Amino acid sequence: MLDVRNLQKIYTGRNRNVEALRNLTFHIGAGELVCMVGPSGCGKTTLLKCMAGLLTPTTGEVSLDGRPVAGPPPGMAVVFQEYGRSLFAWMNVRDNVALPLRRKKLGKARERELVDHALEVVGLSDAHEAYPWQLSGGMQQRVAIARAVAYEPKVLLMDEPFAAVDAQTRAELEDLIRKLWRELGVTVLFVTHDIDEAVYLGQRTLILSKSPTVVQEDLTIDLPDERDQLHTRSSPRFAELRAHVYEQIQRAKHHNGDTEAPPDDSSHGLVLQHTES
Ligand SMILES: Nc1ncnc2c1ncn2[C@@H]1O[C@H](COP(=O)(O)OP(=O)(O)OP(=O)(O)O)[C@@H](O)[C@H]1O
Repeated sequence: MLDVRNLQKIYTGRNRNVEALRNLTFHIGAGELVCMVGPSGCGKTTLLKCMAGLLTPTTGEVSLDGRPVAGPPPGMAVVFQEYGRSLFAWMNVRDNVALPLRRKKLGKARERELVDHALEVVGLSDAHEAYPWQLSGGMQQRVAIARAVAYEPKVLLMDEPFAAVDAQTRAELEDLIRKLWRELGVTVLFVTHDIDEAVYLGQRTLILSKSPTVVQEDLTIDLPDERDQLHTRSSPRFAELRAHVYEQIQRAKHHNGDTEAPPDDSSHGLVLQHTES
């Protein structure tokens, strides 16, 4: 489905070059929900932009269903952290959600159907005539998610989409993403700073090293498929996985593509599964 092979990105400037990504290789299968965490500034946004065809890698390749990504591929949608900047203040909710569909030239009736469905699944049917500035932060992020859903993507890339919302809204939006993933069968790569979120949401967690960045660990999240905020987060396995990811991130702060990984003493007898790439 989605393959990242030996991806390197060097930003070249007049006075200095920044090697944001060193050598990233991983695979995401169709219908998977994969989370990605790493130290601040390790290149998560750079990676997502390369995957979305918004930035050209220096070397290496991203491919979707075997085809190299050389520009924004059809069938891929991206949700960014800054919902305030991705919604147009002068357009109501319905028009904001419908905007990317204009390119598809589907006809008015089909467009209306997709927008209505997307607003319904994110719980915003009643707010379709409101303007973004009349909505809370959590509602605005729901509009951004509805816009991605209406587009009917095969792949959804999410770049810290809940970083700016409060904890309660965040928990609701996490459950919304799991619901959409299960109902729509979409493939999701979800970038987050939040260790609990990285464990709660996905089937796998990719842990990145600091910059120049490599994949430090590809961890299988072996929590039951049925998850809820109360029981899953208070389960012993959740606590074990959370502690492991936390320790790996501490380790990642000292490890990058230039250094040998420091000894890994973080599993403390835990049984962990890793995904081969
Ligand atoms: N346009 C740019 N020009 C030069 N350097 C850049 C540019 N964009 C990002 N960088 C550098 O690349 C590195 C990775 O940045 P990036 O924003 O991808 O990291 P991130 O993991 O998403 O950060 P954060 O965790 O803070 O959101 C950083 O050192 C950053 O300064």
